Amino acid sequence: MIQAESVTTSHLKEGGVIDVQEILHGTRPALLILHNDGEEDIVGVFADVLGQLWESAASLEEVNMGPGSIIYGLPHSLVAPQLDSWNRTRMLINTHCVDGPHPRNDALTERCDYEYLYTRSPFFRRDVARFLSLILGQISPHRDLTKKARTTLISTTFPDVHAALPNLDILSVGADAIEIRVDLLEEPLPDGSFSKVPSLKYVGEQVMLLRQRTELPIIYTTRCTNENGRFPMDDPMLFYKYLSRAIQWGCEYIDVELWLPEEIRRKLAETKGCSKIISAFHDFSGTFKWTAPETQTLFERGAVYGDVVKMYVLVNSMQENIELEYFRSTIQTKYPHPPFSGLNMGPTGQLSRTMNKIFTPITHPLLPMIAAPGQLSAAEINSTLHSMGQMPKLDIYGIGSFRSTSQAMFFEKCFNELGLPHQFLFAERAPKASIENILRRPNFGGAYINPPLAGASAPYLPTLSNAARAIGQVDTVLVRSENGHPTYIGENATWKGIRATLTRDFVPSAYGRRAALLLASSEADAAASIFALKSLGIGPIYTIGFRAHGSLSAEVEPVRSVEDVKRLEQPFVIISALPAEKSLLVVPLLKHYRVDGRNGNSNGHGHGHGQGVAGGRSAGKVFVDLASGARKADPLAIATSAGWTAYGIADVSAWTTVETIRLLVGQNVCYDFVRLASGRGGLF
Ligand SMILES: O=C1C[C@@](O)(C(=O)O)C[C@@H](O)[C@@H]1O
Repeated sequence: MIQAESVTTSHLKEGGVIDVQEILHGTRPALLILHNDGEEDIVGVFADVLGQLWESAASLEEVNMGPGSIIYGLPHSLVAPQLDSWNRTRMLINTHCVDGPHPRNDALTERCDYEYLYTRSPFFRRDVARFLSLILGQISPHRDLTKKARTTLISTTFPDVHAALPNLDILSVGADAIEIRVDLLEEPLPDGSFSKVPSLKYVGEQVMLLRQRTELPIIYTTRCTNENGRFPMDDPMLFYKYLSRAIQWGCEYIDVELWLPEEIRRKLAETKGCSKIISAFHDFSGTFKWTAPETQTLFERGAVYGDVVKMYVLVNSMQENIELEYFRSTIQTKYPHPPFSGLNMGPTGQLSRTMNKIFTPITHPLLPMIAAPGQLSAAEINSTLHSMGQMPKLDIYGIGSFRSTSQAMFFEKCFNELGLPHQFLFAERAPKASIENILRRPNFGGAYINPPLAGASAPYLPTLSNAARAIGQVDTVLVRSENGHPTYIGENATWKGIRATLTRDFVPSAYGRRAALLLASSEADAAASIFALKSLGIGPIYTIGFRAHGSLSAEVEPVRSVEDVKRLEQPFVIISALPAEKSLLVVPLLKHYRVDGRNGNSNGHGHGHGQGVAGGRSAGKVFVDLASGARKADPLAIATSAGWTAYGIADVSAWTTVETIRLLVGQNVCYDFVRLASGRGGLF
């Protein structure tokens, strides 16, 4: 098992550790997928994303007799009568195609663990991967976010999510999560008016739409009329109905108001699965007192079922900001968990919106309205932090052997969009000592290094993350202040970029104990890939072009001959780290291990029965080509037509850039924004 990181930076919490404890996903989840008649191809997609085989069953008895590792699909028409007497040995997921001919079967969904809503055109395979990864506990956005020193959420106020879609990537820059205000959704009625409470059908489709287009965790909020929302309060069970359905849809967070009866809050906590609860309390009376003894009791009540406790109150005087800060520090000293998000609303409370570090709600000029009085944008918060001396202006460097204007422009764009005071500088990497000299410059605030620096040769980097040490390469340098003196940390972001690419269309457990084939001219070129593959619990890694000797060499074996290739276990993933001029060497392997029965479209349906089996062997799935630069033919196109799900360097470097920006300036910039902003040529 790889303990990936152990680094503290100024953007992480004091003493915090990025311990990406990647789980060895040896076991295959046991699922039963329900589908409408004629829509069984969704079962094939689920199985493909899971890297498992699937079967269509005719009864629950048949399902019970089959091995757990096989994903079973059953049509609604067959399952409904038998479900109540079923022993529920598998996770039960109801699927519904929103643009298909069948009506939704709400009563059936209520008897299932989860409901997956999807559109056939367009179809978003990465949404299936995200949904499954979350509900199976194979990713934990909450765990990742609790490691960040500051987190924000963008609260969307659209009556219809469609209106958000064109600007979503820009709206989301700097946000760590996105809130859907379910109470503000306006479902049009046939008479031209809007329903007071949007139907579950409408809400489900809106959540689906949002998740298809964002990688940010979703916070699902049903704000009540008393707390500046529109959800009526006469029937608390209405909240239960809508919030429990959000759990079934795999929303990462549900916002549960503290006034709701304890019974409802408890039931939600008991059934929340991998979703997290934000316990919410708002007071608009203008008389709330942070110093009152009941205030601590409110926190304690919220903490019983909340993974985050949020207390937002309307204030009129500056004094209340000071009292809130005192409350914040005492309550988090007494109870470090769960994290406390505390704000004063209204213009006077804006200071507290910059002081709060947990899920600060932000707005954006492109949103139709602010969600609450006094809300600020990410840029406004950052500029205020800068003007209060909380965010010094830093020089962030790109250190490389070639000057990339597109990269410099991209960083500048992010800094502008986020209102960060920093500037981006490019430094040519020439003589030996030059990196150390750059580190010693007065406003040095961190750097990425491309091509990376061999870890062992950098004595001026006293701390290396576990990943940088194991990989033997530093591609990012972070600065931390220790007793008033700067100290430097060597990091590696590339492996994260590779891992994020691999898990875009497949869940982590799909890689567990499967074989991989890795081509490179040297071990150094392949090291980040080996680390990423091992973090996913991959089985043997076969190498072509090099032999592994370093700390990552366990279960890494060279392929020596064509005979070896024939004998090899079918690789689930092939990664080529060969340079552009050699990258076509992978083509015969892609063809040899071609994926029978797939149409090669990673977003497509049409997978046949038993898909995933090629001549009794499990089929290869993923190809990643890390080469950049011109070449005679495109291995990605060849791989795709041979049935592989293929990714190129543009994908990997966009994910790596996401990670680099997180590490360097502590801000979240989504993959889609990076791709959008970097244009067709890419950044690297
Ligand atoms: O709870 C909150 C906080 C908020 O009310 C604010 O003050 O920014 C905005 C709401 O959308 C969100 O649900």
